[in-house]
Amino acid sequence: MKEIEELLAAWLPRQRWFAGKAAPVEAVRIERDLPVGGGDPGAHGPGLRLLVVRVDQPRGTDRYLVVLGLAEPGRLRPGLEHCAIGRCRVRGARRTAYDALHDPELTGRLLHLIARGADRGPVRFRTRPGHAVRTGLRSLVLTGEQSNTSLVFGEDYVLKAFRRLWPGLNPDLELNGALEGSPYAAPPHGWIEADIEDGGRPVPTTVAMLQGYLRSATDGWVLAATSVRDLYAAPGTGPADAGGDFAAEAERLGAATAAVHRALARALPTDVLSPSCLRGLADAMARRLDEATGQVPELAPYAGVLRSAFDDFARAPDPLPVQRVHGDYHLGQVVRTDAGWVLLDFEGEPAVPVAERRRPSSPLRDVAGMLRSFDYAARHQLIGSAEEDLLAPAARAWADRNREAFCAGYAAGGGTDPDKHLTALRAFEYDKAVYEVLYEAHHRPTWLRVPLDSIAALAHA
Ligand SMILES: Nc1ncnc2c1ncn2[C@@H]1O[C@H](COP(=O)(O)OP(=O)(O)O)[C@@H](O)[C@H]1O
Ligand SMILES: O=P(O)(O)O[C@H]1O[C@H](CO)[C@@H](O[C@H]2O[C@H](CO)[C@@H](O)[C@H](O)[C@H]2O)[C@H](O)[C@H]1O
Repeated sequence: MKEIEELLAAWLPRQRWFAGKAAPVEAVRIERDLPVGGGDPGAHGPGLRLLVVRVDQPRGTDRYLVVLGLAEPGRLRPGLEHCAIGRCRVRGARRTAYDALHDPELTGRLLHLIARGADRGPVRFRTRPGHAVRTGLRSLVLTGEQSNTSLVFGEDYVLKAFRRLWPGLNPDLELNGALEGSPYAAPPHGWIEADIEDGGRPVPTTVAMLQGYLRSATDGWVLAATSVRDLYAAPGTGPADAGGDFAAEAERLGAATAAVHRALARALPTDVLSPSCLRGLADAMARRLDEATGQVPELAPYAGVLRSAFDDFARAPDPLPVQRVHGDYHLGQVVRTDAGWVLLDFEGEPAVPVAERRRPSSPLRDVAGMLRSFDYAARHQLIGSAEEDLLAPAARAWADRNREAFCAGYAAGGGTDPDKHLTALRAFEYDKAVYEVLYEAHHRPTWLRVPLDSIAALAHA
C-alpha cells in the first residue's frame, strides 16, 4: 500500500479533476481498498479496485476516488501507457498500477456488475428499478474541462465516476432521479455506491452514476463559444447581426431551466427563508469572500463593494422562496439535443460539502450561475488577445444580449422574473464570481483573470 500511496502522491496533482493544485500535497493515504474483481497474484488479466484516497493539504483533507487497474509488468495494453500511475508490489507480486477508467476491459466489468445489481462487500452496484442495463459495450473516456471522469459506453450510456468524494447520496443521482420523466433531464439507469467511514460509521456514498447517453448532444459552452467567435470575426457587427446569434437558444435555455425548477419544486421539499436565515446566507457569502481574498489578494480592492451587495441582500424585505436547485449551473452543464436543451450534472459545486449542497436554495442562484457563464463565454477568448481592447465592447454586448434573452425565457417559462429580484440576483452573481476565483486559482490559474475582470467590471458598474 505504501508504494501505491507514494505513486498516487505524484500522480494525483497532475489530474484535471484534482481540486488542490494550488497547494502542496502533505500526505496521501489509502483509506479504503475495495477489490471488485481479479488481480490477485496468479489471476488471469488485470485486477480492478476502487480506492478511497485521503489527501492532506494545508487547507484540509479531501477524499478522492481512484479506480485502479493492476496489470502484470509489461502487460499494460497498448494505448493505456498515458494512464499508468507507476510500478508497485501487491502482496509480493510486481504490478503496473494505472487509471482503470481508461481500460475498456475493466470498465466493461463495472457495467456488467451494475447490470447484475451485484454486491462486492461494501461496494454495491445498482440499476434503477425498471431500467435494464445492456452490457458488452465498449467505453471511451470523455475529454474536456471536467471535475469528474465520464465514460461513454457504446452509444447507450454515460458512466460518471465522482472523483472528489463526500460521504452520502450524491445530489446528481438524487436530483436526476427526482426529474424522471422530464424532457429536460437524463434519468439515471444505475449507480455504484460504497460504504465510506464518516464519524466512525459506514455511510453509503455514491461513487458513480450511469445515465442514458444523449447522442445528438452538443455542449452549450461549445455552441456559445462558436457564437462568440463568429462575432469577434466580424468587427463592427452587433451580436444580433453576426453569423451565429445565440439569443434564441439562450431564451429556450431560460424556459428549460424554469421547467426544471418547477419540476424540482414539485418533487422535493420547498421552504421560505426567514430574515434571519437570509442574514445567514449573506454571512456565508461574506465568509467565502474572506476565504477567497485570503488566497487571491487581487480580490481585495473589490471586497467592500461585494460585501455591501451581500448586506443589501440580507436586508431585503421579502422572504426568499427556496427549493432544490442545480447549484453549479453554467453552459458546460447543458447540452442541446435535437429535441431541445437538457440539463446535466446536478452535483452542485464540487468543492462544497454535500450536506450544504443538498440544502434548498433560491432558483435565482442557478439563474445567476448561467448569467456568469455568458460573461465567461464572452470574456475567455479575449485572454491574451492582441485585440482585447477592441473586442471588449462586443464581448459586453454579447453577454448582455444573451443575459436578457435567458431571463426573458426563464420568466416566460414560469420562473421568478429575475428582473424583479435584482438585489438577490446581484448577490448570487457576486457570490458565484467569488467561487469562480477560488475554482480557477485551484484548477486553471491561467483563467483566473476571467472572474477577476468580471468582478472589477461589476464593481465599477
Ligand atoms: N448523458 C450524457 N449524454 C451526452 N453527453 C454527456 C452526458 N453526460 C455528460 N455529457 C458530456 O460530458 C460533459 C461533462 O459532464 P458533466 O456531468 O458536467 O461532468 P463533470 O461533473 O465532470 O463536469 C458534459 O458537458 C457533456 O458534454
Ligand atoms: O466541473 P463542473 O462542470 O462541475 O464545474 C466546475 O468546473 C467548471 C469549468 O469546467 C466551472 O465553470 C466555470 O468555467 C466555465 C467555463 O469553462 C463557465 O462556463 C462557468 O460559468 C464558470 O463558473 C465551475 O464553476 C466549476 O464548479
